[in-house]
Amino acid sequence: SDPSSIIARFQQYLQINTAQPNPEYKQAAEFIISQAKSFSLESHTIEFVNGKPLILLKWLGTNPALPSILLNSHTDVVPAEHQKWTHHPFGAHMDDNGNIYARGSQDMKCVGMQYLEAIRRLKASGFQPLRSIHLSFVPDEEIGGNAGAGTFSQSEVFNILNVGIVLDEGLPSPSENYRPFYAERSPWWLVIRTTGAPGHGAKLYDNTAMENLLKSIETIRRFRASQFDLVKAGLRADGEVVSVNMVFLKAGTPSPTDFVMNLQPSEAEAGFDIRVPPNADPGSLERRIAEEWAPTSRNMTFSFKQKEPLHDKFGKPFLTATDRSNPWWTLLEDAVRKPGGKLGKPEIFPASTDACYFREQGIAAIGFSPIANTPNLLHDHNEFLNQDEYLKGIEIYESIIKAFASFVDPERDRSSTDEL
Ligand SMILES: CSCC[C@H](NC=O)C(=O)O
Ligand SMILES: [Zn+2]
Ligand SMILES: [Zn+2]
Repeated sequence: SDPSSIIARFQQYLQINTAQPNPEYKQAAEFIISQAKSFSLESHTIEFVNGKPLILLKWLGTNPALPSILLNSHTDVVPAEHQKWTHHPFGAHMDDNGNIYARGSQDMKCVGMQYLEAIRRLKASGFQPLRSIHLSFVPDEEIGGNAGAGTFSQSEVFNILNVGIVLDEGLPSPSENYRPFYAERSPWWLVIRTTGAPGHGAKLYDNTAMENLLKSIETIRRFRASQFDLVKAGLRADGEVVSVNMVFLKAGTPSPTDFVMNLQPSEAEAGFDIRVPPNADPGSLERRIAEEWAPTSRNMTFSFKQKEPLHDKFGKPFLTATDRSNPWWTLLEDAVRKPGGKLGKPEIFPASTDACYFREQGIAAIGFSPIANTPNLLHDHNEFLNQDEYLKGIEIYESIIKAFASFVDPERDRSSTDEL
């Protein structure tokens, strides 16, 4: 397949508007299935939730009893403010530099299509995988993944696949080094509320709801600054500190036009997106919230809209090893290097992805998007990917898939391969 038809297929996928909250999942599913058919990959569609298809593709290995490989990607994208883009976010326009502009060009339709293109080429070259290779195209990652990877990872369908290693999305790198991820921070979405004494807007008195809330906001901001300072000083990476960002504020007494100006309200609340690294002590953060951010002494209460655990029930954090103990990691390092790729140090993903669901099942999962020399524009305006970077990524996946699918684990697979 020549580069221009490879790029045309990428553009076709990008042009399907799978933006939340109303993704064109049916069109995306039809497109993926037709791609799979064009090079004879078996496909299944599963709807754990009606109207939200998960597409599962399979390339059978010569020894399907060995743990298999799962290449995961999500089909949905976040919304885009069309007017604020230089090119239409679902036009997939390529400019004179070869940059392709589209929502999903980095997050993560690129990866899904690169998997397919790599497999198309490996098949054409006559390569035979020893291990079976599965591809999952999952819905709803951008809204938490419950209807997609969440349910899938706990299903019998998944269990039967006997997955040994999952690849999922990473982040673009502005340098020449690709960025691999071995864990991610847990989202804690906190709402704090307070009540206070109402009164005349002209009166100075203690214990108003606004004062109570503002004191918390000041405390939270100091904590935010302390964490951010560690990053700014180069002492910690983005994923290694607790981030806190205020995402809404709700207070005031409504009037028909806007707000009553001379009345101090009796209630106020604020919301915070908090991300907690896997090595943090959740108990100490919980105490900080209860004692300093929402103390009962200021009439405050708090609740979580989302609170992902940091560990399993044995206290083990959800991490994928990146040393000799994990042969997939070593294979990835070598396979990226082979076609000339460079791999940076493994990092903790600052936000969250579907990879957490697979790690929760105790399965090794590596977040990796082969996007170097590119600004990180995930969820931003004018998201783009250069065509050469995209094509290079296909070579990288060819090398990784080849290495993973051929891997014989001397510790685990001896007896099972001897039987062949
Ligand atoms: C807690 S579900 C939200 C998942 C979302 N993932 C990508 O941006 C995120 O905010 O990290
Ligand atoms: Zn994503
Ligand atoms: Zn995203």
